[in-house]
Amino acid sequence: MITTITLNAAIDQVYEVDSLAVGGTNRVSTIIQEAGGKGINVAKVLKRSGADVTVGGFAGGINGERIRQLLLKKSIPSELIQVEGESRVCLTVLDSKKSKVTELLESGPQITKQEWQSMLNWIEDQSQSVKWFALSGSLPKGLPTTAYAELIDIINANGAKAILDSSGDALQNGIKAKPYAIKPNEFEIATILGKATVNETDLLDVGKRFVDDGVEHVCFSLGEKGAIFVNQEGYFKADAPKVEVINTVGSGDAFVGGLLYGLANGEEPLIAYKRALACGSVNAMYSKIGFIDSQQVEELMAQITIIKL
Ligand SMILES: Nc1ncnc2c1ncn2[C@@H]1O[C@H](COP(=O)(O)OP(=O)(O)OP(=O)(O)O)[C@@H](O)[C@H]1O
Ligand SMILES: O=P(O)(O)OC[C@@]1(O)O[C@H](CO)[C@@H](O)[C@@H]1O
Repeated sequence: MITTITLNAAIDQVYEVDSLAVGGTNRVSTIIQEAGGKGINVAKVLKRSGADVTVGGFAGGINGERIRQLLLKKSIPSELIQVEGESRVCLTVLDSKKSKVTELLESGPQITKQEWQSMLNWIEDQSQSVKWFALSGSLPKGLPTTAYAELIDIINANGAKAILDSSGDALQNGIKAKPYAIKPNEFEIATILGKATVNETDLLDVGKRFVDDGVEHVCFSLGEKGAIFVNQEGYFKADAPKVEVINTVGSGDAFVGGLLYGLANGEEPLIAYKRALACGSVNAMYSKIGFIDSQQVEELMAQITIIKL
């Protein structure tokens, strides 16, 4: 059993337009509406991989109700804590002609101290029986930047394992609590290091530092360039498989879903890493966010070579 946490759940709306005219009138040719936010996307990928997964986090208002309905439609059990505020809508606009993706992300509800306490109590309860957690996405207003660190402390104390995928101070503070794995992208790691960009040496150095500090798997996702992995055995690198890209939004979440599926099912780390890459790349082949086809994942896994650096 795996639980994914989305503190800032969303209705993910994808609009496909022929050619996006900023400042003009745009007719939408295709609409996709799904439950989203990073942890929910991880759950969708896990569900499609055949895992037993539950969704946790916060949801409120009419949008919160819709998120619950959309999860129900996918037969994904949710235990989202009801909050006073309104959950957000995140809009992705796909420009078919230019193959460009534009994202408009609302900031989400304000979480009260009481609501946060309910989450801490719920995690304490869950991590008595669930052994694997994904903690993903931005923090809604009202939560301290130590929010993920607090959750990881509870999960670790109960002998469970957490994979953290966030950004900024929430990620930096979360890492200090020693999650089992992390998945920053280049931009997220550059922000932590206070640099505009990062090169391979930066990634290897900071990855080694995180592993020495107690993170078991440091997974840097590098978009179409693939990924770099650092663990106690050393440094590993793999190119992403070449695919026909439609929408890369959610590829990071699919990567986390693949990684979590592999590790939770006892796969060797290098196999789980291949699964993570393949899930990320399959997600990029579809308009839907957080979508994979298991057979395509297996096919892409067979094409991936991981080299030890
Ligand atoms: N253009 C692409 N072609 C092939 N594979 C891709 C492409 N973009 C992403 N991927 C796959 O998805 C994985 C994760 O992508 P990426 O590093 O962009 O995640 P991310 O920045 O966290 O994404 P998001 O925040 O939108 O979910 C990559 O490691 C790769 O395997
Ligand atoms: O604001 P966050 O939580 O960082 O990101 C939210 C989001 O862009 O991430 C997912 C794609 O990774 C989408 O489902 C969602 O809209």
